[in-house]
This record gives sequence, structure tokens and C-alpha cells, in this order.
Amino acid sequence: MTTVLPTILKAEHLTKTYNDHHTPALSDVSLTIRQGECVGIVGESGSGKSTLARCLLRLESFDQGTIEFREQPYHSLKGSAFRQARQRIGAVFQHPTAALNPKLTIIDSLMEPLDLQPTVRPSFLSSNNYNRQQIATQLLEQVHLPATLLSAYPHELSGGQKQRVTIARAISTEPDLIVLDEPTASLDVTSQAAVLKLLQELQQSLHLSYLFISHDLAAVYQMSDRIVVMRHGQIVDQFAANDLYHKERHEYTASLLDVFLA
Ligand SMILES: Nc1ncnc2c1ncn2[C@@H]1O[C@H](COP(=O)(O)OP(=O)(O)OP(=O)(O)O)[C@@H](O)[C@H]1O
Repeated sequence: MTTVLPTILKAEHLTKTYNDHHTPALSDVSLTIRQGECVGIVGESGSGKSTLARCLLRLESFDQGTIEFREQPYHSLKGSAFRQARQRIGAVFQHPTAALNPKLTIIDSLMEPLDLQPTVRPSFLSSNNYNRQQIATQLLEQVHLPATLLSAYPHELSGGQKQRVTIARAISTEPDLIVLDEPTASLDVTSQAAVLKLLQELQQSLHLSYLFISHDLAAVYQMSDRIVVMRHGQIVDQFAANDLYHKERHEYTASLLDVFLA
């Protein structure tokens, strides 16, 4: 008997057209992410991947559709109820430099979410009684960075180190889901591989679900349980990652695969 894992996020019929556009950036997009699952999204530039990510994070409004998070309405939440739900959804974007305030030390950037909610302490820390420095040190340990970086400024870190800091910050509120929008696209090849490995490790140890968006089909294939293909604001194909080569694919997926295998 196959166990059906609980649904973490369910978006139905999301539709969005930006003000100055005639064609929708998202058109009737429905997506489910289950506990512990990594759903990968691929698609050419402009296919709506980042718009979908921002709508799910509620950084962007949408015209139609609904979002449930942990089987509760999420799209309509307001005030503290929204903030409470939102802290269970982490986000990591393409450019870590833009995500970290250049004027803040690493400890201050890292601790921003927890400083706003002093009662929230991730259960994966080995004690509840640690002070700020000790909590930040443990968060950095989770992403294999030394505590010596806590007093540094972002410009003193490499791109890969900065992205690890944004990942540490994303896990600090103990999310169920992390939306990863091109998390390795700005990194060199070695750092890309190391960050993907770290994300896989954290997914296992913290039982995370991921929405993993990338142009890079190889990275999506490596990370994902299920792959969703977007084109012109719509989902045109979706399948288990291990079915990628085994079944006849939508012609657009086949064309992406041709590029991937070339
Ligand atoms: N803030 C915005 N204002 C107006 N139009 C936007 C905005 N963001 C995206 N768009 C438009 O929405 C469509 C989808 O863009 P989106 O960035 O979601 O695609 P994408 O698949 O993430 O592309 P990329 O891989 O290049 O990041 C495009 O036509 C884009 O020009």
C-alpha cells in the first residue's frame, strides 16, 4: 500500500496578468506540494516560474485562484495569522547579494526573522536557552559556515557563502516549505554543486518540502521528486523525475530534454 503524504501547499487555478501586459503571466496554474517532496519547475525565460513563486510567497497578488497551506486557506490570511503561516514558508532567491543588506553584519542579517519573533526558536537547535550569538552560530553550522563570519559584512563573503547565509536564514523559522528560485544560478559551477548538496542534506535532516525553480534541467532532475514544465504561463507537463526518460513526453519537454542531452 502506498502512503499518501500530507499536502503542504495546494494552489488551484492561479491566474495573473501584470497591469501593463495583455497576456497572462500565469494562466490557470494548479500545483500541489506534499510533505518532504521537492517539486522542480522548469521552463524557458518568461514562462511564469518566478511569478508563480512570488504569488505562492504572497509577495505578488494574483487575479484568480486559491492557495492552501497545510490544508488551511492561505491566500486570504491577513495580519498575524498571515505572518504566522508565512514564517513556515522560506524563500531563497537567485542573487544572495541582493538578499543581504550590505550595511548589516552576517549575524544581523541571519537573525532578522528571529529578532522579529523572539518566541520562535527552531527545534533543531540543541537548546532553547541559547543567546543570539549561539543561535546564529548553530544556524551557520547547519550550512557548514564558521562562526567567524558572524561579524563580517556581505561583501567579505563569496557568492556561495552568501547563498549559504540566505539558506540558514530561510531555515531559521523552521519552515515546512522553501521556495528556491534559481538558488544556484549566480554561482560558479563548484559552488553550485556544493549548494545543491547542502540543500539535499537539509531537506533530509529537517524534513523540508521544496519548490525548486531553475533553468537548469540537470539541477532540477538531481533535486526533484516531481518535475513541472511551464510555458507561456501554463503548466504544460508534469511527471515523476524518474519518469523523465521512460515515457513519451510533451513536445516542449522533449525539446528541453534535447538541449539537456546535447
Ligand atoms: N514585475 C513585473 N511587472 C510586469 N511584468 C512582469 C513582472 N515580472 C514578470 N513579468 C512578466 O511576466 C511574464 C513571466 O515572467 P517571469 O519572471 O515570471 O518568468 P520566468 O519563467 O521566471 O522567467 P526567468 O526564467 O527569465 O526568470 C513575463 O512576460 C515577464 O515579462
